[in-house]
Amino acid sequence: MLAPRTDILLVSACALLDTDGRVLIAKRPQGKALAGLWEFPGGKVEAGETPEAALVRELREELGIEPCERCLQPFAFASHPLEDGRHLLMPLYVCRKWDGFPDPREGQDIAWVAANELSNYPMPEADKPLAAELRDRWTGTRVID
Ligand SMILES: Nc1nc2c([nH]c(=O)n2[C@@H]2O[C@H](COP(=O)(O)OP(=O)(O)OP(=O)(O)O)[C@@H](O)[C@H]2O)c(=O)[nH]1
Repeated sequence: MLAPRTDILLVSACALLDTDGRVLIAKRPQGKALAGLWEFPGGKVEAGETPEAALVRELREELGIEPCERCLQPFAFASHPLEDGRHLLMPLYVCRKWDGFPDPREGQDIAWVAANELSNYPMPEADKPLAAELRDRWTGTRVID
């Protein structure tokens, strides 16, 4: 028997890292699913887009910054069931270089958080293993290119 069909929601997300190893997270605004939780900037990959192109577009729209695609370093991914029956597949990239100054364009709060303090910020279930990976990889690390 065939397994029931599952629709995959493909979302690209990014851990922007500053030179002190802090990560930018954004609070989901009221009125949206998972409102009030902190997440990595990003969004849905639209038809015909690569995950990287979608992320460049979302970072521009949400934060007014311009990363270059080759600065997006694949880091980890989340694979998590959503409440509406779909399944979230979310590659997380790390980005340490971009043009511009992150400025919330959609009314969202943002915070720069040390990787080992991410657990103090409530995040969607899918993000928790990613935050733990970031903590393990970046805690106490001063990033020098
Ligand atoms: N951008 C982002 N989305 C996440 C994260 N974790 C997580 O579960 N998601 C889920 O991935 C989906 C991202 O969609 P989105 O942000 O583009 O869309 P949205 O729900 O704001 O709705 P919209 O289509 O009106 O913009 C949402 O279901 C969101 O809850 C994360 O860290 N970053």
